[in-house]
Amino acid sequence: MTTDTHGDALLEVDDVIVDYRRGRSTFRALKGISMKIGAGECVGLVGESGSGKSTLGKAILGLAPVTSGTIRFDGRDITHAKGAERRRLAADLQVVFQDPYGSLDPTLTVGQILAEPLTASGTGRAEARKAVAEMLDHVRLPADTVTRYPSEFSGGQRQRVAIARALVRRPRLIVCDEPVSALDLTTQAAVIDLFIDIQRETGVSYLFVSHDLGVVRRICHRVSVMYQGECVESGPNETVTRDPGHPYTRRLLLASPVADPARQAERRRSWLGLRAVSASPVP
Ligand SMILES: Nc1ncnc2c1ncn2[C@@H]1O[C@H](COP(=O)(O)OP(=O)(O)OP(=O)(O)O)[C@@H](O)[C@H]1O
Repeated sequence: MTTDTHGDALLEVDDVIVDYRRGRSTFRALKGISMKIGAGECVGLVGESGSGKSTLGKAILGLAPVTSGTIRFDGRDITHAKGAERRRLAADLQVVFQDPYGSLDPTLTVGQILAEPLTASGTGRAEARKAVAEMLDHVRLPADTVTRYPSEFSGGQRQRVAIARALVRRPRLIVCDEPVSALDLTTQAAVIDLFIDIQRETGVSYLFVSHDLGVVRRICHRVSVMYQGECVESGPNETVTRDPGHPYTRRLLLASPVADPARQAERRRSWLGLRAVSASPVP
């Protein structure tokens, strides 16, 4: 299934299949996925554990083996980009991972962590220092953060550092792979607001991977739903997260927590009704 964007797509994924080797056999993790992300757009990718969300993110980043299909970035075929071509792409295409504890080198200061992608790509030290200060400001961290180490920060603050690191080369697309899943609910809300503000300020696009429909509802313009390596539904946020057409998406929606107890009770009633009428497996 294909999702449509208005205007030209920044990222275009066309009928992508990914097979992983498992001993002597192969496992098809993506079974022909197509999607588009426009400039300044946030597209959510939801689905239960193992549905293939991270694999699609990895395929875009060149970290998963693409058996067939095409991935285009700004019109260029990047499906099998490697080496120098992949390194050049890093200026435009970045990633924020789920684990704010494991994704930052504990032996470096935050200043060193943020400056490294710049100096490695030839930026002078003074210019890199200026860019680092600007990025810390973008992610609402104080200037003295540069001299401190990741271990001195909370999970939410570390995720802000990871976001600053992804932003420092001014990318056009960030693959956000469950970037708030490891955070408590209040911190999640603050980090999601930060993602929204950054998009408004910079026009960056996001592929926002999450198992939580409630999270993508808050931030995404459009949403694709994955189930067992396939995209079973995609469309505008409002439609997919509030009035889904596919039974699997309805299950995801009913499983995502809501703050209002009356709405939760209403959902529970409708969940029981849905279970009564859909005894067959999904989809
Ligand atoms: N390197 C690998 N080798 C073999 N199988 C893999 C590999 N990586 C992922 N898989 C399998 O591919 C399927 C999709 O995994 P993937 O991590 O993309 O799912 P996901 O939807 O992101 O799940 P989660 O939300 O738990 O991260 C799973 O069945 C997983 O076990």
